[in-house]
Amino acid sequence: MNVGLIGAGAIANFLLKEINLSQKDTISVKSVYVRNKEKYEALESEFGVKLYTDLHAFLDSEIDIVVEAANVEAVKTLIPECIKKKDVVLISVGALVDNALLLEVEQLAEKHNHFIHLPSGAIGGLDLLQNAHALGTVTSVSITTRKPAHSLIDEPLTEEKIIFEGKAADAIIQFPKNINVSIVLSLASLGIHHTTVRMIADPHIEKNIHQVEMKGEFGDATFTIKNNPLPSNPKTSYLAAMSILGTLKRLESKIKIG
Ligand SMILES: NC(=O)C1=CN([C@@H]2O[C@H](COP(=O)(O)OP(=O)(O)OC[C@H]3O[C@@H](n4cnc5c(N)ncnc54)[C@H](OP(=O)(O)O)[C@@H]3O)[C@@H](O)[C@H]2O)C=CC1
Ligand SMILES: O=C([O-])CC(=O)C(=O)O
Repeated sequence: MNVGLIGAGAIANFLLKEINLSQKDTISVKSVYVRNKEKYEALESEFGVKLYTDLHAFLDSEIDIVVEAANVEAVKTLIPECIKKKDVVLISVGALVDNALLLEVEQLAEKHNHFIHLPSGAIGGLDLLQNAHALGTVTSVSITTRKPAHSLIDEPLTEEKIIFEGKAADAIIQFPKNINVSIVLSLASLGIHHTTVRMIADPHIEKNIHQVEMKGEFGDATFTIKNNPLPSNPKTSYLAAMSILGTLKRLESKIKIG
């Protein structure tokens, strides 16, 4: 499977290193779409990829699937065009809080017979949640996210501070780089207006901690993860980057789990 990456930051570099330098399997990153070719030109020799600034040339290059590892704005502006030509994997899932965009990409995927894959990112439990919601009987979903204070706000803190309490629909607008996980949770079950989010800036921690609580006819479940951050971008959890690799590997596997 030949991959085309959008973005060349922390997650993209993890994927380039793990796929092109370490993996011994059939996945390979061939093309990278960037805004500024000069800034990223070293990637071509380091990882054997070709950089593109023209989206159509990127989509027509030797790739089978597009992986977005950029930001919510890039999803809005680039993915409708990508889905006409390729399957896509999105990590800036927060962009899909915009219902018009969600409908547009869903309809384009249908029309052009492509798939949109949303990795579970920095959380887990989405298999359980989707099964529990198969009859539409999940009644509440909430996520409490606790991150190092400097990842969330500029103000210096000596004690933890609740910086957001409300619904996923509003959380992602205020924190587009920090709470994409709430949107994948919403899409898996109750939607953006019924998924509750609490965000805490904590000056005493180094990990990105997410606690998800789900209730319904199935019973109730709690999922907690204490994520190690990606050193090159501590706002982003290591697992979020790994979850893209996991998604690509599962696409290739003949045995589908979950
Ligand atoms: N679902 C989840 O659980 C998680 C999702 N995320 C999402 O992943 C995104 C990427 O994370 P990370 O790699 O750590 O972020 P970085 O800030 O390290 O990298 C972002 C990269 O995207 C590039 N970029 C931005 N806009 C565009 C564009 N329009 N076209 C091409 N490239 C673009 C930037 O390039 P430039 O130098 O030009 O700015 C940069 O190379 C985050 O913004 C967040 O939305 C993150 C963590 C968890
Ligand atoms: O990486 C994380 O822990 C979560 C995150 O930033 C996001 O969901 O946007």
